[in-house]
Amino acid sequence: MLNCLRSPGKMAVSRLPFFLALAFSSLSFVLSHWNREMWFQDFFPPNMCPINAKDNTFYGIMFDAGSTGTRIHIYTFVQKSPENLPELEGEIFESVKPGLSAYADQPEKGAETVKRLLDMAIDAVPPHLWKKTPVVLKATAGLRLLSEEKAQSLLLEVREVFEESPFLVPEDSVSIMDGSYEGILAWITVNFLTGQLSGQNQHTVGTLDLGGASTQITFLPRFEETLKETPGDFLTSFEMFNSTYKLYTHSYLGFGLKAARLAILGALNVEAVDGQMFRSSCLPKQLEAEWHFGGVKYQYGGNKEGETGFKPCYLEVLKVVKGKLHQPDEIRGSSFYAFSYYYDRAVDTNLIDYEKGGVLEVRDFERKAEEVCDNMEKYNSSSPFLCMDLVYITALLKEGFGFRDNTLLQLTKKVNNVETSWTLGATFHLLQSLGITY
Ligand SMILES: Nc1ncnc2c1ncn2[C@@H]1O[C@H](COP(=O)(O)OP(=O)(O)O)[C@@H](O)[C@H]1O
Ligand SMILES: [Ca+2]
Repeated sequence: MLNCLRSPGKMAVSRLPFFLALAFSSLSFVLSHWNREMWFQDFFPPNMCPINAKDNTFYGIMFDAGSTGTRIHIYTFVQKSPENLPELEGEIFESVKPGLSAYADQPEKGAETVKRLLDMAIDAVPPHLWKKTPVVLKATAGLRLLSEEKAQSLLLEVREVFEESPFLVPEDSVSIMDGSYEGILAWITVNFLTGQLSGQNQHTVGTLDLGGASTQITFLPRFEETLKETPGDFLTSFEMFNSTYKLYTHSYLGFGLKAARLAILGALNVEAVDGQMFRSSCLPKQLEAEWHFGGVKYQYGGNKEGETGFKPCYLEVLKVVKGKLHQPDEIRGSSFYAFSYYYDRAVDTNLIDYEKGGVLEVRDFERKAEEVCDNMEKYNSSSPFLCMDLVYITALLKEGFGFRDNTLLQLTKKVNNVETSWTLGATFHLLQSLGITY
């Protein structure tokens, strides 16, 4: 509320204690005069300052168009007093499957799935705030893997849905997100939610995201050595909350869990897959089935005659992982937050609780992989890919990134009821780009 605020010079910019109530105000905010005006004019043009001063809520809508599903995050922020900056009050979250890339040949149908989710925002956001509520969709690896033409038609259809909605549609509101942003924004989310971005003693945590089609690793290097040894394109400076973070981040396209299944089966980037049968020692011997991913149908099965089980499977998986990823020495001894498919597979195999998450060592994934792969018949009620997925996760962590057996992983889905997704970081970034600087 520009004209509900004090004059720019009096803006509160102090570092207040961080409350786990997710207070923006606890973070160090320095707002430049110009930026602040831009920001508040976009959201609350001078003649539209809410009549009721207590009616100080505003919203941000962020879509995550992932390779396996599309999700809407509706964040609510509250400006409790003019001196303090807005607080994140809560999140409404919903998702649909499959993801947009499954509609590569039916872009209108794909956009329809986005529209259905956006209808939720119509109910969630009060009508008088629709025009001030920005809506943005960022697509990740699923769309990165499509042809430019198909990806663009999907994005165009979605853009139309946004234009027809009553919300604020910023420029570039529908796009494919750069992989490095995916890692950085997830890192921002996790470290914001865990209170690591406030105060002087910041002990930030690294993040590991394992999607369907790509995987990200992000951390703040502590040692000069790491900066020296790391290729330039793995390091990105990022400004947020009035600090500049020089992060190590990389997104490996094709290394998401589902893309890895195809790579292990030898089906990734294969031209004609019709009628072809892809076999693996990581699958139950007698299995023969079909699988749809990214709009393509694959036929796959077990090694009917050959070997099956942990050892042969590990060797198979190693071929798609070993020597393919950069291994920063520094991470060997640190602990990381891990989510998405790391979390899902840990839940599926009772390594952690679905609600609470938990702390695991890298070797816990390996032990579970051995147990599942060497007893596939016992696990045939769950996904036929369970053994392959667990072996891939183990190999990715150990042989890919170079983590130690005893590296600790904090498996987390939500912190204080907010999803540990890059979308919150992206919403902060959106608010910043609309004129607010943290
Ligand atoms: N809001 C969310 N919070 C946490 N995990 C999520 C969320 N949305 C999706 N995931 C997880 O992301 C994984 C799927 O990755 P996805 O985003 O579809 O692929 P990609 O990132 O490669 O495009 C699954 O493990 C799913 O549970
Ligand atoms: Ca994702």
